[in-house]
Amino acid sequence: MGSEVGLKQRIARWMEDHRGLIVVLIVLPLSLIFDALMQFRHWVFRKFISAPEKHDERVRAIQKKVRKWSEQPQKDRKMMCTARPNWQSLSTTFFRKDLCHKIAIPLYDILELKPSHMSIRVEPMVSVGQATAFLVPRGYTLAVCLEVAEATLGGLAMGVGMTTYSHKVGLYQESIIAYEMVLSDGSLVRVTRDNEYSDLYHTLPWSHGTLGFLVALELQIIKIKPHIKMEYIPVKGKKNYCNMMRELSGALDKDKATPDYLEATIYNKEEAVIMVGNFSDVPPGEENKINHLTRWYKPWFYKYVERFLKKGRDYEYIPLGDYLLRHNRAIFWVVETMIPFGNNALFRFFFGWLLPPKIAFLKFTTTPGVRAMTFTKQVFQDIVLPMNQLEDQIDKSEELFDLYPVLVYPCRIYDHGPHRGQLRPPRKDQMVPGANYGMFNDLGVYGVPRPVLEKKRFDAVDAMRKMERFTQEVGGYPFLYADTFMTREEFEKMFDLTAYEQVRAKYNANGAFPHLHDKIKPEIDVVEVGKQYMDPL
Ligand SMILES: Cc1cc2nc3c(=O)[nH]c(=O)nc-3n(C[C@H](O)[C@H](O)[C@H](O)COP(=O)(O)OP(=O)(O)OC[C@H]3O[C@@H](n4cnc5c(N)ncnc54)[C@H](O)[C@@H]3O)c2cc1C
Ligand SMILES: NC(=O)C1=CN([C@@H]2O[C@H](COP(=O)(O)OP(=O)(O)OC[C@H]3O[C@@H](n4cnc5c(N)ncnc54)[C@H](OP(=O)(O)O)[C@@H]3O)[C@@H](O)[C@H]2O)C=CC1
Ligand SMILES: CC(C)=CCC[C@@H](C)[C@H]1CC[C@@]2(C)C3=C(CC[C@]12C)[C@@]1(C)CC[C@H](O)C(C)(C)[C@@H]1CC3
Repeated sequence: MGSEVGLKQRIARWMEDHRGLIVVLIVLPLSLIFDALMQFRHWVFRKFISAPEKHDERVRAIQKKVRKWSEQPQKDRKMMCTARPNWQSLSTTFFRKDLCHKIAIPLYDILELKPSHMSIRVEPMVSVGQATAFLVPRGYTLAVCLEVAEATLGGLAMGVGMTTYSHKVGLYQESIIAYEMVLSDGSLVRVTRDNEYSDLYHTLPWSHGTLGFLVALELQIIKIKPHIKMEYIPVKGKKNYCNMMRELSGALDKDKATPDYLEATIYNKEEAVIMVGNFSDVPPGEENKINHLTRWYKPWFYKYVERFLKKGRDYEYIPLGDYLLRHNRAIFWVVETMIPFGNNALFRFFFGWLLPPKIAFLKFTTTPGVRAMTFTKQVFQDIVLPMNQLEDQIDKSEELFDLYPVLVYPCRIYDHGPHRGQLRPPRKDQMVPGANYGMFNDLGVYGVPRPVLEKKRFDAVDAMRKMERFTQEVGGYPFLYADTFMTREEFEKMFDLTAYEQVRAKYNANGAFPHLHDKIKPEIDVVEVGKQYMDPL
């Protein structure tokens, strides 16, 4: 018995030490086959099933299913969720869809481009990749177009989205002109900021499908130029790079002209590279400064950017498609934890085209053991925090996780008035002077905390709960696709559920859809699993 446990541990240790090799020899080839099958499936759908003109008919079929559900006796009814399999979604939690009544939302089409309104009407399952491939050749992009091609426009609308353009327009929800929703009684409503459903308009973001089914949405688009002139600014000293981010994002002065795209990657407490991108044409004679940085043999983007810390300030022109997908090949810096030698030049040259593994494939193959291991030994968090406390965020992240790089995207958070949505109006000291928004930022923490790397004891639950406490105290919010560890009381202290509860009662969502907290909390007993994996292997 003892030797069996010893053997198991030795195998586990061996696999951990050689995980790069295992990923390259097994995971990547399988992911490639998986991707080819998905692409074929996609092609079949596009060729034979795609039919924007059938939108109304498809929505009527969904309404019929919901009506049928609502006519069942209450005691026989399970609460509803979409039938999209969990492994296809981007959340790290595995919500128990098997306990729900699943309603298929087979809506994958782009419905209408409206250049005169600078908007696009889409069905909810359209992916960011699909929308970008459609819009960019026509000279547009989504106002908030995040870098993860696999995310769906509907999933982002019911959750939360942000990107490096958000310091200009705010979260993804601010770029939504209208939601078309099927409510729990099967009725179809069009929801806008100012119509009779404005209460729904403000509570649908961050609701995670707990108020109704989304069947279409109209989104704001922006005009583009084919290239981004990207300036890389290395900055030494925490105070200096924090100040520069506040200044560049317009956090100090609402009338200051801001760059089109802005982000910072922090490599250690005292060193960061700030990236300032502007739509641009390439001036004659500067063609040699064009960088197609998503090509398979090119260095991973964050590694490439790190070089500017030594090289000094520089600029180049990046084709827009490459810019939007700059973090794709290394999934920000997540792939490094799977393939530590993945950025080696030889590896890139011969195998770079195998990257990145499909997120859906990684989720598809996540066994309960892997799930428990990743959530206790890795961190995947995006947290919206006030930018006037950027220094404290970095200190807190280092104190709890000691993990770099850390990502910073600035983002406006608008004051829509008290108790309108799940986010509270920013506090007075967080507001940009004279504006109706505060400047916040996404703090992206992805990877393996240093204690785990050094094979020391690490209490993931305790660290995350401390991070949540800090977030609540400064008036921030974690993205709810990631694991959260708050109790219902703590959750309600962080998010303002006043309007959400009213809307749930008014539109009969209680009993029809799970409560937000039940939908996003981890599906496993975090404390128990946490204890089990706290010690190094
Ligand atoms: C009509 C229809 C019905 C469908 N039905 C189903 C179904 O029932 N069930 C199901 O599971 N799936 C279904 N799908 C497939 C589902 O939509 C795909 O899984 C999803 O669309 C994958 O996106 P993609 O292949 O377009 O993305 P990708 O292959 O990632 O992207 C497509 C193209 O866009 C480019 N691109 C991607 N992202 C960006 C970016 N950010 N910037 C610039 N360029 C970018 C890529 O380089 C690529 O050329 C359906 C699809 C359609 C069209
Ligand atoms: N930079 C960014 O902005 C990033 C954001 N994210 C997050 O990823 C998620 C998006 O990923 P994606 O895989 O596309 O979405 P998901 O499938 O994860 O959906 C997100 C939530 O929206 C609900 N939802 C999806 N479609 C509908 C619909 N038609 N009607 C009602 N509810 C719906 C889902 O409910 P159900 O469980 O019932 O399907 C789920 O709770 C968001 O939560 C977003 O915050 C992730 C990465 C980056
Ligand atoms: C605001 C911004 C820039 C957001 C970017 C978020 C990405 C880095 C996140 C979104 C989904 C995400 C958490 C994911 C993962 C990595 C980080 C991702 C890609 C992975 C692939 C890590 C490995 C995990 O076992 C698992 C497969 C569950 C997840 C899936 C989602």
